[in-house]
Amino acid sequence: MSTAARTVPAARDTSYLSFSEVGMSFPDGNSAKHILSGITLDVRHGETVCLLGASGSGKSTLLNIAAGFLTPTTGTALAEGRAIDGPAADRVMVFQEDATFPWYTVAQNVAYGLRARGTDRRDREARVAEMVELVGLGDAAGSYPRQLSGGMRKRCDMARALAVEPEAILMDEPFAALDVMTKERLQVQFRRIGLDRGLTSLFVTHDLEEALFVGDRVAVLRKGPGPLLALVDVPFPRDRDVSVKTTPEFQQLRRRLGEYIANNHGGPS
Ligand SMILES: Nc1ncnc2c1ncn2[C@@H]1O[C@H](COP(=O)(O)OP(=O)(O)OP(=O)(O)O)[C@@H](O)[C@H]1O
Repeated sequence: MSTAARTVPAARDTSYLSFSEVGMSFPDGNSAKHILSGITLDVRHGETVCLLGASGSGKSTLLNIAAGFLTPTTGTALAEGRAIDGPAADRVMVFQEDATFPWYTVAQNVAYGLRARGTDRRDREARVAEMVELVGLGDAAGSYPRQLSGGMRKRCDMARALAVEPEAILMDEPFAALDVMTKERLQVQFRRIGLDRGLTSLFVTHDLEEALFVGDRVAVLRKGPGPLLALVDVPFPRDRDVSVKTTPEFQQLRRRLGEYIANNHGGPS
């Protein structure tokens, strides 16, 4: 590992998010479509939990419950020990689709949330400068989104989300539309920023390698309502290097996750 000399604290033992027996059904004509049922999962302060599962297994639904955009039909969803009853500034979402405003520069986009909450100009400018540097967009602060690559726009989204100093970042397949190399660079950057800032994250992805690289744990959702198929501890160092992806342990775990999803039955969770 090239960065092995760094000391990275373990995720704390306390939970930021707690889902307990969460179920979610949507109205479907005269009946109901049951998507989630009996989901129990804690996301500890400072850790990244990835959500994997077949298409339609309810990954985005669970993320939307964490964000406060949806209320579970059954069970409880808590953030910092309190029932989630709507969106809150300490939980921000990053989507797959571009969320940059085309008429604002990178710096103005990053400043958006700070302006909305009335942060004064000096603090705002300092925070924006720090965030654009953090995501490696220092040279592009004055550029408009149309002048940026897809990967740069995604970094702008991340900087905007992080600028308001949330406790948690909720990622909905954020890198899915990017090419392989860009995606890998952003995974590395996301992981580094998360560790450096002690960020808590729930991260939805379809990509098994991405889940194992960015996650401290991986929760696999069942297709058809029911408890998690599996909850896997990722056994690699917290401060990991992309070279971990080529190790036999990584590939073996990747295969195991793939089998859980393909067969829709998991291991011990
Ligand atoms: N607001 C809603 N009203 C009705 N049905 C919904 C609503 N939101 C989600 N669903 C349904 O719930 C199911 C799960 O959707 P969800 O997007 O959570 O799954 P997912 O695992 O994230 O899927 P994918 O991997 O394809 O993005 C889908 O069948 C979807 O149509």
